[in-house]
Amino acid sequence: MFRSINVLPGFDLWPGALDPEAQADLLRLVQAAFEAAPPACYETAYGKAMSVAMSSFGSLGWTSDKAGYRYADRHPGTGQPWPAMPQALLDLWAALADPETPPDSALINLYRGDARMGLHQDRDEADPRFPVLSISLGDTAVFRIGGTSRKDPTRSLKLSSGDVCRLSGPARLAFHGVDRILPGSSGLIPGGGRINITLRRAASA
Ligand SMILES: O=C(O)CCC(=O)C(=O)O
Ligand SMILES: [Fe+2]
Repeated sequence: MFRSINVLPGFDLWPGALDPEAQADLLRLVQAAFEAAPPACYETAYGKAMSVAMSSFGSLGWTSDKAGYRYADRHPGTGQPWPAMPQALLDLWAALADPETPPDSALINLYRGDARMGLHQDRDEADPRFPVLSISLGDTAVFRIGGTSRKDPTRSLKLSSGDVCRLSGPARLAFHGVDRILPGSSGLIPGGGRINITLRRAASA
């Protein structure tokens, strides 16, 4: 499980880190989270709704509205705390990201149809010394990653169900995004599509 490929300095990929059984277990946890904390396509400060629907596990969840991006301790629709962080995600983070400081946020991204995510940096966390650990489930994504300047050259790679990747060190603030999802590339998610979970330490430790 713990064999990685160093794709770029600070960007590591563990292909197939989660076996089919672990993927199905995680999908069930996500489905339960979606019941309690329904995924929503948030609006951005630019007034446009994102094509990716989002929810979260953990004490903090990433949200967005006209006022901008932020971490919130409650689901904006239900007003309830986010579903608890599953033990399997805590264990994965301890093994591949940081054995000492647990993650306090797991953003769940749901890509259906032609949902995509534009090139961006993850910079709403208090301390970028903690990595971002990303898990892919369901249909394959065409993922793009470049450098810390928007103008830097980018490369693209496919992320398949069960793959885990990590942005840390020199790649922690690298621009990245998802160009598209390859429909029908996995049978894991009923109705198709892709789920991505990003584990983070959002508050300072
Ligand atoms: O879906 C992905 O693979 C990337 C998600 C992402 O970049 C994010 O949630 O910040
Ligand atoms: Fe990101």
